[in-house]
Amino acid sequence: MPTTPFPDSTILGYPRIGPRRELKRALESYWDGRSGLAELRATGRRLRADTWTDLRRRGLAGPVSNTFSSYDQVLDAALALGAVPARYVRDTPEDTVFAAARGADGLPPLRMTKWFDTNYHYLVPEIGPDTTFRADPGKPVAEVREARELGIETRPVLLGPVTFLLLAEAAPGAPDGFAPLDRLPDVLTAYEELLGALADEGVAWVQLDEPALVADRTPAELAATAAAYERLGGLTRRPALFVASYFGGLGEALPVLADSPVEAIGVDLVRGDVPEALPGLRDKVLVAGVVSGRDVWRTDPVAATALLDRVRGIAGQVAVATSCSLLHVPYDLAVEPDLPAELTGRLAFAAQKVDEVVALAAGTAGSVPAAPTPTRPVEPPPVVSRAPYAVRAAAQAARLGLPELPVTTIGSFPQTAELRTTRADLAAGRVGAAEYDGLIRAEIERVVRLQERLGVDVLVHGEPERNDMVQYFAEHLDGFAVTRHGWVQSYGSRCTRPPILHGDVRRAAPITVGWSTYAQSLTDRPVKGMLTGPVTIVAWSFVRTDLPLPAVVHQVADAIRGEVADLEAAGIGIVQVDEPALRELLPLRGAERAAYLDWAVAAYRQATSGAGDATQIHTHLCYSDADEILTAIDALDADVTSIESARSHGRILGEPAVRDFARGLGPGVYDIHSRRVPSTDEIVAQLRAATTALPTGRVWVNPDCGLKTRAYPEVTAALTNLVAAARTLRAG
Ligand SMILES: CN1c2c(nc(N)[nH]c2=O)NC[C@@H]1CNc1ccc(C(=O)N[C@@H](CCC(=O)N[C@@H](CCC(=O)N[C@@H](CCC(=O)O)C(=O)O)C(=O)O)C(=O)O)cc1
Ligand SMILES: N[C@@H](CCS)C(=O)O
Ligand SMILES: [Zn+2]
Repeated sequence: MPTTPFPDSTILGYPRIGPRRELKRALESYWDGRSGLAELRATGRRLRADTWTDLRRRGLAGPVSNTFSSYDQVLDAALALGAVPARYVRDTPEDTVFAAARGADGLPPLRMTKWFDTNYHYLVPEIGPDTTFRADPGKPVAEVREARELGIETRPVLLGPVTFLLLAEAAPGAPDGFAPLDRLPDVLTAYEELLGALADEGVAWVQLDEPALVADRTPAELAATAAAYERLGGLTRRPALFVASYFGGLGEALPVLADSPVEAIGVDLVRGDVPEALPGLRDKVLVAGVVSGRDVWRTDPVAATALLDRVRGIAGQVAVATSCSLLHVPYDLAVEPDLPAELTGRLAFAAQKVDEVVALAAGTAGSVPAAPTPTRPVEPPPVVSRAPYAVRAAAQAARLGLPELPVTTIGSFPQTAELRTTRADLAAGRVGAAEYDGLIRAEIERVVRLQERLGVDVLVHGEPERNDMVQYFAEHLDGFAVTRHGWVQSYGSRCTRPPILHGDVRRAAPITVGWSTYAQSLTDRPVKGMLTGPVTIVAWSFVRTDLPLPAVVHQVADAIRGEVADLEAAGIGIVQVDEPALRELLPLRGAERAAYLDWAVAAYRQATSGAGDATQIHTHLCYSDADEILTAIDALDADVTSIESARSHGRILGEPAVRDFARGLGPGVYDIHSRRVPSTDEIVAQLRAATTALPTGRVWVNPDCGLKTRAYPEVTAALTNLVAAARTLRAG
């Protein structure tokens, strides 16, 4: 076994989209046919080189490789194992990845879902009893060599075998009872080959990421973990193994890893507890994640040093590290001159977090300014209920007079290049506010007329004024700061700039009322007001940590409650309060879930329960497996819930909790993640399934999610078919 010591300072991963989203632009240019593969590869190479040289300049002892990805690290893992379904395989690795991630030649892409409790999305590998595994070490080996050309020795990162299989889903046609983890022995053979190739390359340490071990695991899964690392550890030709866990504590998986032959174990000391002193840890390296990779706050050096001192007593060697990859934070605070100075002093982005790791390892970390004291009430009010649903439903039916199977959309219409460019011009002062407002009004009118022409029943204004469904609200609420370049990858080439919730949240003035009432003034049909819910706003922001999350979310809920009241007072009869992140924040450990759902549901109800009986409250959820939280969704007490369903092939309709759902439900019938336009017949079939599972009077007709990432031709075609399908069913 190599005896190279583990470096005393390291990170588990780094952002890869580029400090100015260079990879995003290169990808989109390649996809649009404006540039070739050579340019795309050159951009990736440049970004990797810049990252490695910057990490060296900052004095980090343990830089990593194979954390770059041209789309997603889970899909890269499937490629490295030769396990990408054959239908997607193309001539180059990149084209194979893009076919699987985005669909190609009429094929729908792999399913995409949330990476644990983050706002990053991965592609779900499909593994069946017949999947063949063939190791392809090309990418990790190439990255190791590239870094060496710069004189930098790296630790390649691979997704671990247990997490890979636990994140995978059974391939279509797999027999009942088959689970991807059944294929562990075959996958391990491929891992053995990967490790062998890296050993041949002279790599001293390999990082195997096993975040799935911080969730509740069955005895069989723990036994599989033990068997996996017994086997990989027993190889004679391999680098030293560092198994990284993150996003929580290892719990019952800790003794499994401690008893295994791996040389290093990574623990998240920000979200997890200090590990117990197990005999198996005494001769291992403990990689102590004391610098949070999940937020933008500076690390308290006193607390971090105390943690490091505690773990020094239980392990053979302790290395200082980030709690997880820095993928989830922006690149560099130094390019944010507009942030208030008193806030900047409390912040650290990826570059600054690397500096913190280095300083903690050297014992030279300085002090951190304290957060200001809260000035707003931090105690949520008691949960209030609206009138019984039957009373509300009668009042709403009388007011709205909607047909059976009402057709609506989720809110956003395509964000055209003109909108995005003009918004960038507005920010840069090249365009004035009046000109920008004129463009938004024209876009709203276009969206309203289009929906009228297509025969949509409940209209939306299209959200053209929003850069993002969370950032837009943050820009209009006190207590938030927004960044200029703080992009964080959400999936593929798509990024968001999570706002920073650093103070007491207050709504100084109405935010959306002007745009919604303008849209309503253009039409006799009802226009839905469109708000983002409090749980989603906090989930997709970097939130202050001096207050508990339930207290912070209550301040946000209070602001949204005010906006609902103002929309209602302005005559808007339907208000949608989106909570797509409700599932995402669900704790990874079952024991913590009930408490979370209690405060999350209470926050939603605080935001919406002021609405009168005749005001119809909608909510919307997407991007995740809502089946697990159907009871909580019911408890939101919204009059209508739209939910992702097309992408998961209507699976949700089979859930008993859906059939018991007493209010309006819109299972999505158009997968907006795909450029593919569903035919009328397909939508009719999905609606028949919905009206078989639920009383027809409760079913709404809508897409899976907003249309902002799509283009007008496909949206127009899909909505035409949606309306035609609803009419077919109404005609019997
Ligand atoms: C529903 N989803 C969302 C999540 N999280 C959010 N915070 N918001 C969400 O909507 N999580 C789950 C999903 C994830 N889905 C998406 C979907 C789409 C995007 C996306 O399209 N992001 C855009 C960036 C959007 C944005 O803020 N744009 C700004 C900046 C405009 C801009 O960049 N201008 C250019 C010039 C014009 C140009 O070339 O386009 C410039 O400044 O250089 C804006 O519109 O004002 C993306 O492009 O990635 C993200 C997550
Ligand atoms: N109203 C938002 C929800 C996205 S989850 C939209 O339509 O884009
Ligand atoms: Zn959505």
